[in-house]
Amino acid sequence: MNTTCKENNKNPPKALIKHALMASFLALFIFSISFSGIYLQARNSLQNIVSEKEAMIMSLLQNILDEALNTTFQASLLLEAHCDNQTTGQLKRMATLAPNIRSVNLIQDNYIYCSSLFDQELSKSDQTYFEVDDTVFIKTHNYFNPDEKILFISHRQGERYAIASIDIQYIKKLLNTLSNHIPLTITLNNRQNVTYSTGYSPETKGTRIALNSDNQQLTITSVLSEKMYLSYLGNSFALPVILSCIIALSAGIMFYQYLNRPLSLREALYQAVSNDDFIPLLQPIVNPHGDICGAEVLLRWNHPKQGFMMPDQFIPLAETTGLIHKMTSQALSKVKNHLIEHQPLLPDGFHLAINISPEQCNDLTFYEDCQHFLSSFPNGKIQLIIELTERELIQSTTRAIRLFDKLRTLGAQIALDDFGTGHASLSYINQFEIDILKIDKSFIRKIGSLDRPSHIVDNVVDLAERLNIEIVAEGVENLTQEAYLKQRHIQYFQGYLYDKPLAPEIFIERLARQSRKQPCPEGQRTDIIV
Ligand SMILES: Nc1nc2c(ncn2[C@@H]2O[C@H](COP(=O)(O)O[C@H]3[C@@H](O)[C@H](n4cnc5c(=O)[nH]c(N)nc54)O[C@@H]3COP(=O)(O)O)[C@@H](O)[C@H]2O)c(=O)[nH]1
Repeated sequence: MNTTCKENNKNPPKALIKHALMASFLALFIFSISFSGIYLQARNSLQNIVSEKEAMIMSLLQNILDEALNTTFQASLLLEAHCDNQTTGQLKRMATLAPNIRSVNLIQDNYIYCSSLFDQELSKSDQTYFEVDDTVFIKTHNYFNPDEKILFISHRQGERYAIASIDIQYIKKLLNTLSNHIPLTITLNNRQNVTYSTGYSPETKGTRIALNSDNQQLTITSVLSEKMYLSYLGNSFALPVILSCIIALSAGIMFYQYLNRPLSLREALYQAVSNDDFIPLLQPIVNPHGDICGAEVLLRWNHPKQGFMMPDQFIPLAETTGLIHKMTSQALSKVKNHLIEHQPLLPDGFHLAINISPEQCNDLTFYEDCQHFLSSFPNGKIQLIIELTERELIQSTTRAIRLFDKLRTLGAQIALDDFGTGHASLSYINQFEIDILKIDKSFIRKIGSLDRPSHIVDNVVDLAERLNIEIVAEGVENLTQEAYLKQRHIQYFQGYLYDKPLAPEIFIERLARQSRKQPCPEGQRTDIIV
């Protein structure tokens, strides 16, 4: 017991690790929920900002285009006139008055013949050759400025055109100023689909936000990538992210503290049952030759903080809370799993004794548990023994008698535990059909002593013989006791002389050793596990 407790204190108990994991999971869960909310909010916010910027740029561009269209319309009125000083003067005036226009030109047969940039009529040459593409289009014009792209707006009248040019540098500056690092593309929706973008390559993947002008001449597009969303989140939503981190962490810590709060024994017991924290130890029952022919199931509570706890510390509470039903059921199931795996090691008719409390005598689900247990083994492999303790008064109700009858039909036997310690020993024998008497260790301890040595043992043996009831002597601790009991032809022995209650794995090892017919070395007859 002590050894096991010490080991438990050395390592962080499993429960603490489990609680830490649960608390971390909660913190992570809260953080992911709140972070997702913040992230969605950041996405919406960035998308709104981009839409607003697009609308603003669209409106400014539309103004520039309207102004240029208006200018070309006015210039088209000069298309019939000669390109003389008066015409060029008017063209210059138009270009000067419209702030975004750089030049106004008149074109016939794809040649510029009159321009606000020159005073006289221009003759046809390579430099004056100009093909009009659409109403709005971009071109590199080798005559005016060979290195720069220029946005042109045209107005057609018959075979002639009036065109106005807008420096694209101006639009670029406008975009750079307004977009504020949000990459934007302006597309002219003519057949060439000329694209002008700022800051990113058009194939960037992400959310596409596009705005078309009313006359479908322009589209402004922005593609927002995941990286942009995250950097916007980092810049504009850092505080909410930090706060959600703090909240999640605090919730995790609080939950951890709640899980590790000092529990009342009752709360701890409820938790232990739901965590299945009970370990059924098996104490060997031997025959007069010292061979293991059975075992008694004795529960230990593997308490997360206090280590192994003995039955007297929790069985009474388990009885008053009713948890004893579930605990017995869990114990039977665990023992079944251990024994089933090592069936060949079990001698036929292996005695498996399980303690039940008085309240379980009215519980028919206990019958179902026993039925399930026995059905897992071949017929006759296990002799199930139900131990009724004499310490508490068992009511001989019809329900209890029905339960015992049903158990007996399964082949189970009824043993009277702690025989002689209570007040009802004889009346129990009278009321219930008892198959086995367990002589209490307090009487066995007296064997060989001077103080009323073994009279009670002798009387119990006589009584059992007369009633044809088998006897288990419990609490056999030394060879004097064993020799005396053997002399009295007692059938079964249980006590520290043979082994203490053992962890099921160790009990199986003992059985394996016995099946190899290797008797236990003298010094190893008992084990530290209780
Ligand atoms: N309803 C349930 N009651 C249960 C269950 N498991 C245990 N119990 C009850 O607790 C009582 C005490 O059990 P435990 O502390 O495990 O003590 C047992 C043995 O360890 C001890 N023993 C066995 N041999 C010796 C020995 O040589 N010397 C010595 N000093 N003690 C010894 O005796 C107890 C065995 O008890 P018994 O049942 O009377 O055979 C226990 O009595 C149960 O009533 C449970 O699952 N349900």
